[in-house]
Amino acid sequence: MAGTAMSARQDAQHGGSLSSASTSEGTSVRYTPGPGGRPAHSGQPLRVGRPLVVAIDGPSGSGKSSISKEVARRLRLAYLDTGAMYRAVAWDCLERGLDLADGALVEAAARALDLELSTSADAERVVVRGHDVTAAIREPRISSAVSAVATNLGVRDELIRRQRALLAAHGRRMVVEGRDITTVVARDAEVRLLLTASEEARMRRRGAQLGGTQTAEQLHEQVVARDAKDSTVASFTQAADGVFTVDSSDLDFDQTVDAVLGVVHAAVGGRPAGA
Ligand SMILES: Nc1ncnc2c1ncn2[C@@H]1O[C@H](COP(=O)(O)OP(=O)(O)OP(=O)(O)O)[C@@H](O)[C@H]1O
Ligand SMILES: Nc1ccn([C@@H]2O[C@H](COP(=O)(O)O)[C@@H](O)[C@H]2O)c(=O)n1
Repeated sequence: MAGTAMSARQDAQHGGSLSSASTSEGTSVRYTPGPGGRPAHSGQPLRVGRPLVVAIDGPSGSGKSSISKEVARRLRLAYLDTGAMYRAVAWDCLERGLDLADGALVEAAARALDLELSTSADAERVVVRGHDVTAAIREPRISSAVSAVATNLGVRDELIRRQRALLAAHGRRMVVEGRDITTVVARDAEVRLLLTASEEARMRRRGAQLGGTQTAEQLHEQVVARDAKDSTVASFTQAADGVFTVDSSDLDFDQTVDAVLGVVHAAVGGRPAGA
């Protein structure tokens, strides 16, 4: 990835700027909005006819799903929410009354899972054994149970296999987000990015997303405690070698999309289709 090319780069047409700082901990990207807050990147297809995998990892509530969807729309790429796959396995196990501590049983459930998942950023749809579970898998009870499933290495093996098959089926033109995409699922992605935000910002955003229905303790459980459990099997708090970091704590939604698009452009050359 062309990380160094990004250093103190000013977008000539629009004015937003990205600068990068490389330390022994990786490359962090700092984004400064253009005059009047105008976005630097409206987004257009890139590398048409060639692979373009944008791999995005990050902790809970950092904005992976919402930002990835918007980036996929702008670049006209497919979109894969790998967390939805782990949530679907958790839903299936709970629905069937399986003991989540029974590793062999949970792995078998994942391998046999009849799962239909939309790969369009505009159509969220998750169907398990014919049941539409799109909304059900987002419920706090699933957020609380999902780490027990995701820390099962047999489950991970099966879901990683399915994720790679989906990438191949889309000609490797996809934004893929989760916890182990930059480090395991798509280590060879054209663009690899860690999206972070402070714990405070992430809990605040998740609280607002759930309509203020959760107590501070519940939010802590669903965001911070879940990250701690998930960290035992995936590395998403520090960027791996060659992975850019975007910290969205002080950026609003549009600025974060713009910053991520800036990283994509810098990494793959930035020539839009037909340019
Ligand atoms: N930069 C931002 N500024 C303000 N709100 C944001 C920003 N990025 C995301 N959000 C909002 O924060 C909430 C959480 O984002 P999102 O669900 O995308 O996080 P996530 O990383 O996918 O979380 P999880 O891994 O727990 O599913 C959403 O309501 C989203 O719209
Ligand atoms: N690549 C991934 C993605 C997700 N997980 C696990 O799924 C849970 C739900 O993910 P969300 O992004 O929808 O919050 C998450 O807490 C992890 O347990 C994973 O392990 N690897």
